[in-house]
Amino acid sequence: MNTTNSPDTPCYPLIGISACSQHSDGEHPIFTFGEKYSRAVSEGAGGLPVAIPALGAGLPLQQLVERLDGLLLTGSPSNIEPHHYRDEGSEPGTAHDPKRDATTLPLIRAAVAAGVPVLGICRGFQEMNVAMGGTLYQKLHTTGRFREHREDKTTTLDQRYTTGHDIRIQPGGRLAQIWPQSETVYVNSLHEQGVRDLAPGLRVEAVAEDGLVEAFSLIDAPAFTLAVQWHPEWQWHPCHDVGDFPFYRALLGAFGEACAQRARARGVSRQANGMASPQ
Ligand SMILES: N[C@@H](CCC(=O)NCCCC(=O)O)C(=O)O
Repeated sequence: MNTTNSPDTPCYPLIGISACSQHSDGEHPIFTFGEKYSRAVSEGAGGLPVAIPALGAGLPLQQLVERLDGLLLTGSPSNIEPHHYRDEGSEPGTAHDPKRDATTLPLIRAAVAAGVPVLGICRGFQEMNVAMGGTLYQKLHTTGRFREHREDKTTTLDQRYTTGHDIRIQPGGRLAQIWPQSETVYVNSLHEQGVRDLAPGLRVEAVAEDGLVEAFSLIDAPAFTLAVQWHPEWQWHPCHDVGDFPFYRALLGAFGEACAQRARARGVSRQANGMASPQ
């Protein structure tokens, strides 16, 4: 990213990154996301990353989405509370993050309606389905219908984020446009939950060999709206020599281009109103 300011400095799209709610030192409530997500936004999508704290109803959503050029929904070990998709309670001890749910679910609906490009990753993928009215399997491995989609926690981080399974990209969709090179692609897999019923208005973009939905888009969304169950942001993990994943780069690149388009459009309309272009 060019960090100098001159009249020729490009206008980087402002991309919000959803944060989780946690406690630092067990006492202070904090909002967090991994550095790899920030780098995926700045280096992969060419955007200016900004944190979206999990403030729930305390966030003026309409004002927020009007300022954003993109929204990246991160992964998280925590699971969406099942009442959001009309299911019974989860097993005792399941990690949840009600503050994040209260933020991301309405934020997704507001962003889609405002034409903000959205990319959902893993928990973010599941949030997009739930926000639009879909449901989840709480534990894929207990259904007897699917292969193992969880990571092997006894292996190294590199192994966990490079081991997975093939997906099949559906012809004619958004993902096939982004990645026309091959219909089958190998992706990582680190989740226990998955799509049960796809929300109305969503289109399957990729499936695993066992039939599980691995990617979807919104059919009538005014802007780029894609969600993936795997972790393309691994490409930008700062602490590891992760190698090169052209498929992951292509995904973030396409998202970044959609965000840049929105930034340009917002700049044009500001000039038309006699306002300065966004910096
Ligand atoms: N908890 C959900 C979603 C899994 C997920 O998003 N994992 C991410 C792990 C941390 C990271 O890489 O950001 C499930 O288990 O299905």
